Amino acid sequence: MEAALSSATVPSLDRTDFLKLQNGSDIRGVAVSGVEGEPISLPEPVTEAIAAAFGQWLIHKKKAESRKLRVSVGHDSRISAQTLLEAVSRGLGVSGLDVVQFGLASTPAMFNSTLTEDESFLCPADGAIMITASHLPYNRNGFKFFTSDGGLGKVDIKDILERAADIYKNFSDERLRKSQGENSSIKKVDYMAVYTDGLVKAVRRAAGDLEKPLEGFHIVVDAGNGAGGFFAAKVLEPLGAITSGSQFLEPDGMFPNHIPNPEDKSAMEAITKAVLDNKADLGIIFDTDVDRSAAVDSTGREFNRNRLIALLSAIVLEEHPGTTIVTDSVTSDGLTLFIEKKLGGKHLRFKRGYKNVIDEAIRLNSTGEETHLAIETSGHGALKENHWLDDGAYLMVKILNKLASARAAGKGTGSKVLTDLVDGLEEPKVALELRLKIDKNHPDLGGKDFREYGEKVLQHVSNSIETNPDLKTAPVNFEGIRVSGFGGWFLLRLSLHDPVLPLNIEAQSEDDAVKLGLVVASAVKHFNALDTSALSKLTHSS
Ligand SMILES: O=P(O)(O)OC[C@H]1O[C@H](O)[C@H](O)[C@@H](O)[C@@H]1O
Repeated sequence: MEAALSSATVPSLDRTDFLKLQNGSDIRGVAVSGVEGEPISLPEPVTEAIAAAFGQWLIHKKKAESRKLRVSVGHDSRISAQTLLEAVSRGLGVSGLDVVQFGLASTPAMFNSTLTEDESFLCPADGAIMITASHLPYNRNGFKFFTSDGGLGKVDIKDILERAADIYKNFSDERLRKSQGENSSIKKVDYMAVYTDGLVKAVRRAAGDLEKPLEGFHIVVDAGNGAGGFFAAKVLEPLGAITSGSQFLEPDGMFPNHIPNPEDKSAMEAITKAVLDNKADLGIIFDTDVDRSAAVDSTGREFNRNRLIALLSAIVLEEHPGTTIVTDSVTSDGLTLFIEKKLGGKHLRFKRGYKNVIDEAIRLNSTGEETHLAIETSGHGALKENHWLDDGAYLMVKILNKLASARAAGKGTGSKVLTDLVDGLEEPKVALELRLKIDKNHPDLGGKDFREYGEKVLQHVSNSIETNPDLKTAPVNFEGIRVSGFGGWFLLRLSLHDPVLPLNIEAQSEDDAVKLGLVVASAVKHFNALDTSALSKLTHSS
């Protein structure tokens, strides 16, 4: 197949429009029209330019003028996937790269394709692109990029968007558009077969090379109609597990059942119900592109957020005693106690953002501090043994290994072995997150960036805490302000992407949560650009 650019009209866009598409280390935009107030920001020509820019960036990075590079491209279940896949393929062709299309795939599988050595699957790919907007609504879409060094970071994404804006300018020249991409090939392979085979082998290996180490286990999967449906038939069943009662495995980009997001309450309720209704041993749930996951035990107890981290920490610290577990900033005090006192490890509570957490773990290892797990409460988790790739499916493989080896050791079936591992984890009675919006257009911002305003709020809260004898600022903290008091704590910080100050509160009672809320409410009351209605609702609830 030959790549030729689309004949879609090229709307006039400049560099700022392109830079707006950056969302941390991802690119995100609106790909489907029809939602009021959300015009399309990722039309085909823009997508072509972004893919062409990635191609240029990759050639530069690999210093590969003499060798033809190939890029693997996959997508999740979104309704815009096919259109964007074709546009990405054309764009890569513009930069003279060969394209290997994987079809429906998971984000971690895309990274994996840059590591796999198997020419029959056209691997390793020099670079990979995943078309996804994770758990966002159906009209959005976006891109994640990988090389064998891992996912691209913020600096590289900005570089790509700047290159894309320049390339885009030339797209209005019809001649140029027609003459490009003629020498590139587009091929299709079923890479997910290689990837899932790797997961199956990992569990078999951990169980002493048993062919069906999960025989007798009943495990239900909820893929939320995202890309994770493969896990039931391609991973669990070959390992011998029964998967009846699994739900929402079929890809459907309108996500008709629930948001595929283990952080979402209704999603967790759906998988819990499936476990209980089917009397299953375990439930597993993925986000849309399978880089995040969570589980539910046979009694309906959720392994997500702090509990998922506790479970994985217990597994990893058995294998690597005393090492450091790196997490995001909103993890609980109970988790620190559990990791340090019960498990004998070290807890580094770093910043929010999976890339931040992973990069910190890699940095720690390079300084000689051993760490094997970087994990967020969002369900993003990466292991050193798995190339620091945040892979929701691999996290679940670690849990399955535990089930399989317990059974092989004659310790019976069921998920009790997992539940026992988190025994002793202290959990707060109340845990909440309020997201306080900053009105970017409010006169108090004086036309300046909302981040500057947010920093001012944080500084003010910090000053006001110093004089309060009931409160103590956390001695080590990497973002925002974390304060202990009234038997709990709060963390107020700037969102990674949005004009929002997320406020996390954990306490042993509603009353104590309200007391912590009142501390923040009183400190921010003169900041008129901050929407404190959620806070008022909390503080008036008592
Ligand atoms: O800072 P926030 O707005 O709470 O968002 C933070 C979250 O943003 C994205 O979803 C990232 O994928 C997560 O890794 C991160 O935790």
